[in-house]
Amino acid sequence: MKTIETKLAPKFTCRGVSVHYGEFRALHDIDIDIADRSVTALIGPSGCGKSTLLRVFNRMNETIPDARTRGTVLMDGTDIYAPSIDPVLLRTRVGMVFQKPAPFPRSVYDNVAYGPRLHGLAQARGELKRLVEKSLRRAGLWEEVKDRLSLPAPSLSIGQQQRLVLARALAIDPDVILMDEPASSLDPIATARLEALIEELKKRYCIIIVTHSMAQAARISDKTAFLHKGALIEYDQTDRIFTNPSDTRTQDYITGRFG
Ligand SMILES: Nc1ncnc2c1ncn2[C@@H]1O[C@H](COP(=O)(O)OP(=O)(O)OP(=O)(O)O)[C@@H](O)[C@H]1O
Repeated sequence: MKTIETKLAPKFTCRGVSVHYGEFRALHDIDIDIADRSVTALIGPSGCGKSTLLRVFNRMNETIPDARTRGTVLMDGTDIYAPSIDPVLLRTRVGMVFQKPAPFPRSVYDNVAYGPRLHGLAQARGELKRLVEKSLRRAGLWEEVKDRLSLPAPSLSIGQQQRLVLARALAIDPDVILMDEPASSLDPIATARLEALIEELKKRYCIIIVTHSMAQAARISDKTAFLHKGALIEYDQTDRIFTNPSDTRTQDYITGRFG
């Protein structure tokens, strides 16, 4: 009988990934496969290497003086650390949303149009307008700002600014969205909105999110990776990790007993 392959190839395959900052080894020997169209949460105690691992996926660690990344990172089977890969172009495929929303001190429109203009993604003005609208819609912000596109972006609420920077990332048509504690400066309502949005976005994108909130990881992620002192201790379906962690360090961390 013919076998039907139902398993999708991973979006990212990391093998033996280590990151050093000078002499300090922040991540060691990480092997991880990340699925497309899913949410992967990176959790673990402060300083365990979550943000460092997140930055591995778009080579952002290279922007840090003294940082060195070793190992293999394949995205759709291509080695993203190969000399032929331009990290700036890579970052158009792998967008990033940071902890604190930091829109440019320009209009709402110009914030979203920035990436497409820089990378020549929309030639005609009408095309650019449509792309800005599409990105703002996808980020769940269009209805709130459609009559105020010339408003300075910093005058939006923090929750709106976070969705604006998400729209800015979406405007360059990435495959992957990296999020570093995107809800840490949001109130519960803005957090719930962002989580609903992530649930929607994962139908199209590979989303990797660093979070300190166990409840958030449990709510939104399909898989969870638990890091400890730069090592990947456990990586599995989120419901399994939260109901039956196989490592006592994971268990202590998710139950708040971590010392
Ligand atoms: N630019 C840097 N230079 C030197 N060391 C760094 C740098 N960035 C991070 N580190 C160190 O690498 C380790 C991992 O840092 P990282 O920010 O990845 O951890 P994290 O798990 O995201 O922490 P947190 O939850 O507190 O944000 C930490 O010990 C940190 O001090």
